[in-house]
Amino acid sequence: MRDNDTINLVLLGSTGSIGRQTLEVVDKYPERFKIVALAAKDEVDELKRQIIRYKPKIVAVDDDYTYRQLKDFCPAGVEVKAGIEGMCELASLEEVDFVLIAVSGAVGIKPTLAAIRAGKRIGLANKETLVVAGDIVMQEARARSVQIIPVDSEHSAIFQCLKGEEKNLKKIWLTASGGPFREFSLQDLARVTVDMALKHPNWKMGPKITVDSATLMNKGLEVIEAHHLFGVDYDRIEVLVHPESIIHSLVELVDGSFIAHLGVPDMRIPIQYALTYPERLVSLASPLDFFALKALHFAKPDRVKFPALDLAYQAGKTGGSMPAVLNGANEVAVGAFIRRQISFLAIPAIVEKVMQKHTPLVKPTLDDILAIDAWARKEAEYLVLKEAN
Ligand SMILES: NC(=O)C1=CN([C@@H]2O[C@H](COP(=O)(O)OP(=O)(O)OC[C@H]3O[C@@H](n4cnc5c(N)ncnc54)[C@H](OP(=O)(O)O)[C@@H]3O)[C@@H](O)[C@H]2O)C=CC1
Ligand SMILES: CC(=O)[C@@H](O)[C@H](O)COP(=O)(O)O
Ligand SMILES: [Mn+2]
Repeated sequence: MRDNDTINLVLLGSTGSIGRQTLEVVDKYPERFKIVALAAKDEVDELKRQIIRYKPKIVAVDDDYTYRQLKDFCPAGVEVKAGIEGMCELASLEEVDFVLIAVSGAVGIKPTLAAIRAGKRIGLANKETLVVAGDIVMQEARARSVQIIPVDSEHSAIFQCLKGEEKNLKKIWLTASGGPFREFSLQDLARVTVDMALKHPNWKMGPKITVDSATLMNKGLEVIEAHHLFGVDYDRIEVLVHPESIIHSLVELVDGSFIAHLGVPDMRIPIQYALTYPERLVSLASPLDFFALKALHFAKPDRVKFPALDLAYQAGKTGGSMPAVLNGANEVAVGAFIRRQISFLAIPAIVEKVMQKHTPLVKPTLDDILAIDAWARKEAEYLVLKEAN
């Protein structure tokens, strides 16, 4: 933080769901935050609006075509960069205090590592980074005493519940809405459409995570994310279906006490908490009205209808390079489902087949992981083609 208490912020994934909500928080507290850099993939129009409004000194986009469009648009004094290397440059700028990683997918790995290596404080929404490269990322963060503050709602909740109780932890209870198909039969699941899967009961999020919530892969990815963030073994992480998404997660302590974090389902709360931690400020979210809440419900996840959850546990417990395979295959399969190339049930089926073909490396390097990620994507693309024909 600077002398005048303004946080110089880099926002990677500024045009997405988390990115836009982060900018709402910035708008509420304009004296606290200065946007130094923004990055997105190719949503040029929204990025242009953001450049006009927040006047970053540097922006990054994914490909050369989008790069050229922005180069023509940006006033002198705004630098434009391209690709993952561009995002890494942004994440390590000297004057930056805080990097919020809100891109979707494993593309977040290198910028997160760049921010760690540059000693920046990090707000991490991007769960795929920890799923794929959690051992390496957490080890580097520990070695450099870099704080990674979780933004994902459940992990923000656990982070808060665990404060001062780390040594008393028995179990993490990760809550799951169960998604839009919680009560569907297997026959119903075989017929779900993309539009149905993109309607989450409680949260408005980007397409990839919304489909992951519907398959329960999101919860599986979050189990692996929790393992890395809090250093807890998989047999001490339990998934609890809670359809209202009011309890964002719980910790069970050795004496039988449970500490839960509750609130309305509004990502602006955990985003703001990460940005201002350890301070708490008034947020944009509406208050939780207990009198209007009729009841809170709980159930066991259905592991037969939603096999993605166990695939993730299996990948996490196997460790090494297996979570990278789970994630790479899932990113491809979800993309293909959204493009209407494969069915909903084909998503976990493809992930499982790619995992079965992989002999995991026990202690992969980053280069190993990136190569295996590429391999898993190729295998999944092949299965998508087979399924589509
Ligand atoms: N949305 C939510 O409520 C929550 C999200 N998360 C996690 O946060 C992350 C972001 O999710 P969400 O905001 O929903 O996703 P969105 O799809 O809404 O947004 C993704 C953002 O990442 C950018 N992006 C994607 N690929 C690249 C790339 N190759 N280079 C640069 N930028 C890229 C997109 O740019 P463009 O717009 O140009 O495509 C966009 O700005 C995910 O990992 C998700 O799991 C976690 C908890 C809750
Ligand atoms: C808001 C958030 O953190 C999402 O990850 C959310 O948890 C998705 O809901 P599910 O519980 O349905 O996966
Ligand atoms: Mn979550």
